[in-house]
Amino acid sequence: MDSSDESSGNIRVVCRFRPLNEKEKQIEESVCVNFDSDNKTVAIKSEGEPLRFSYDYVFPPSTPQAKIYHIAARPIVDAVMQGFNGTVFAYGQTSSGKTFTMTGVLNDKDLMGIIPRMIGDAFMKILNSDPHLEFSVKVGYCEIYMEKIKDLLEPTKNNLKIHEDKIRGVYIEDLTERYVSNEDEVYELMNIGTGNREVGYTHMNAGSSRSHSIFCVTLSQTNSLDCSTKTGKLYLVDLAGSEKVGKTGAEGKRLEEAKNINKSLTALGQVINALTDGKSSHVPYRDSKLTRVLQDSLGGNSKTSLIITCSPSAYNEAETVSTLRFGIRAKSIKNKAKVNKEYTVSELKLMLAKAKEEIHMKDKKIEMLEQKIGKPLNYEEMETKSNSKEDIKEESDVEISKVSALDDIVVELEDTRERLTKEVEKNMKLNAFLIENEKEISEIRGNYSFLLQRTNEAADKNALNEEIIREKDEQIELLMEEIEDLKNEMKNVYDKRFELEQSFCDKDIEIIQLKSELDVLPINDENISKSALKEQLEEEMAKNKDLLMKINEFENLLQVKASMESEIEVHKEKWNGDKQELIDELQQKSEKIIKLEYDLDQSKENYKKLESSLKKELICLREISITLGKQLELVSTNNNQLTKEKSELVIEKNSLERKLARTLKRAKLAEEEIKKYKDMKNFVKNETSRDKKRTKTVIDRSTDSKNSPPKPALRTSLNAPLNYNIKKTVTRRSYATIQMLDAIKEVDKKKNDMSGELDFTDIQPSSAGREKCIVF
Ligand SMILES: Nc1ncnc2c1ncn2[C@@H]1O[C@H](COP(=O)(O)OP(=O)(O)OP(=O)(O)O)[C@@H](O)[C@H]1O
Repeated sequence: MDSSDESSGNIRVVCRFRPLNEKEKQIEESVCVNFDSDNKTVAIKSEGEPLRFSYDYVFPPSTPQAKIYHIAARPIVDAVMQGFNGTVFAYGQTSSGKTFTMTGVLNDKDLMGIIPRMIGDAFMKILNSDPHLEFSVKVGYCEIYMEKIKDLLEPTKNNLKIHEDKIRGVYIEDLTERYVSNEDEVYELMNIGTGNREVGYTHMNAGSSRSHSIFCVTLSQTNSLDCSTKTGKLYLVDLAGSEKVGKTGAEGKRLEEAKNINKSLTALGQVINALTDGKSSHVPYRDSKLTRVLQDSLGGNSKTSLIITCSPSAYNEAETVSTLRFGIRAKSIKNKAKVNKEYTVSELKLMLAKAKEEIHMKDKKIEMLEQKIGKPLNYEEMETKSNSKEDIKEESDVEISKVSALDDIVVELEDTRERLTKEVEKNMKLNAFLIENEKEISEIRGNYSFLLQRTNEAADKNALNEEIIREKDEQIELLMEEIEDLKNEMKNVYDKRFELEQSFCDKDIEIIQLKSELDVLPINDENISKSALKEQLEEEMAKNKDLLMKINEFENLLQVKASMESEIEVHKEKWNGDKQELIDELQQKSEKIIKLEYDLDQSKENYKKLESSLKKELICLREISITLGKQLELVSTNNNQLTKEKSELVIEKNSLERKLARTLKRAKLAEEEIKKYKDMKNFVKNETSRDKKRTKTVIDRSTDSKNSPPKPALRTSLNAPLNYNIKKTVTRRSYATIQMLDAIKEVDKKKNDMSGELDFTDIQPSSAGREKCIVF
């Protein structure tokens, strides 16, 4: 592969601050950040030393959209045009400006965000590219909402699955992808998708994204000259914002969404931790849909830019610091991107030839190594050879015993290897168990932080409830006081009414008395006193009328007070009911807290147990790995020894084979000699019998001369007594034959006695015999 087809490097991280919004201006206008002139560092004002964070670029609030695009996203478009995968994603607190940065205002030259600018740039590059390059562009748009992937171009598909294969990497199965030929078509699809997104009102952002959105652009190019193709995939991700529910005022559905958002962002943080802490062997990509989709973008085959968005307001300082820390961690993620290329026939042929050459080289190397180690011994051959001669058999036996000893070692080594394999398997199982445990631990950690968050939330709510109860109590107290006042007032009114009634009665009696007095008065004074009395009576009656009115007034007042009292009673009852409800809720909450605390303790205990068992297993694993290492060393030493012995044996075997060949040659020669001697023996036998016949004739003839003295007997090697008379008839040839027969006998004897190494070169007709041969 061409070196320009591969590129490894860190994720590019830039940081953008938006201007203060209206709410922040109202709450606290102060800004908590300072920007360094190097455009790379931002400092958060704090009481002590300011906290400083450095990135590839830091954009202050006044930065226009175009600059953000040029620095953060344009290089990614270039890479995608070359066939690399690319990702740009925005991360930050809710309302920090992620959607503004990623999408902005479509069709507005100044305010449009990264996605429309990237699309515009890509089409511009396509138009200006070489004429032999043919491009196709398709787009897909989806969101991850409540852990489900919804197709934003076909929203009925709302639970898409994620798959992975060698060619496509990680991808969303069945995601609608539409071919597009210009920016306007893309904007249209963006508008359709954005219309199908989950967006809602929160106290922090009227148009808050409640899901993570992913805009996918696939850009394929075919070279019409050599038919090669390249495909670059671009992921443009607008993450949902992390939020403090206390600040956003999330309740009900919004609260559920916030929990899901925070959970998946925690999973994202854990993936980044695992990628950057340098000690995690497992990256928990599968813990959430978001991290699974972004698997290639984080630590994989992609060129990635991360834009962290922040608020400069002191009111959001804690969230800003948390976002800045996230960016710092993400900065050390290393990706390894490669061009997604399909090879031409000639390129494939070249690669095939190279591969073949490599295989050939490897075969040669294997052959050489085999020769070095030695090929397996051919026992059958050895046996047939050893059958012929016992001594060779003995040698073979020795060799076979050596081989069987080696075989034993081999068996032993095989056993050790098997054992080691089992150990390795066990090790792997333990590793898998460890990974599983780590997962469980991270889950427990997640649960733990979730429980903590829940506890804090419950505590906050409790404090709020207590405050409400206190307020209600105060109100009830006030009302009680009011009731008491009213009661006193009522008592006064009753007293007064009683007094009035009393005086009314008195007056009535007075009137009756006056009337009776009037009736009994003398006639002459009648006119004066009657009129005076009438006046008095009228006066009294008027007074009574006043009193009656007052009594009515009091009665009305009493009625009003009574209704007020009953109203107060109703309120009191209602408040008491509310109070009881609050107390019940409080009771439930505290029970829940106790349960949560209990669960938390259980989780902590489980975690501790797991940690200690893991530690033990780790120690055990370390010991096993040390033992394995030692055993491996032993095995390799044994193997070396075996190889050495094997090669020695091969050398020995070769020399033995040579010796055997030599010996067989000699044996053949000896057999030929023996045959020759046997022939000679027969010949000598025939000669001897002929000699005997001739001797008999001579003796027969000599017995005729009875006067001649007896001759001493001559003993031949055949033990035939020969007369001196026949001395002259024994020829030189026949004597040599006798010598030869002696030699044959000796050979026969030697053959029978033979136990050591047989060397037939020793068996020759005795030269001594020849020397002793009497010449007549
Ligand atoms: N750099 C900026 N300049 C001017 N206005 C901005 C900037 N960034 C954000 N805004 C405004 O702030 C508001 C919130 O921004 P936006 O919706 O992009 O936030 P967000 O991070 O996507 O929030 P959420 O996570 O809740 O979806 C919007 O009205 C947006 O126009």
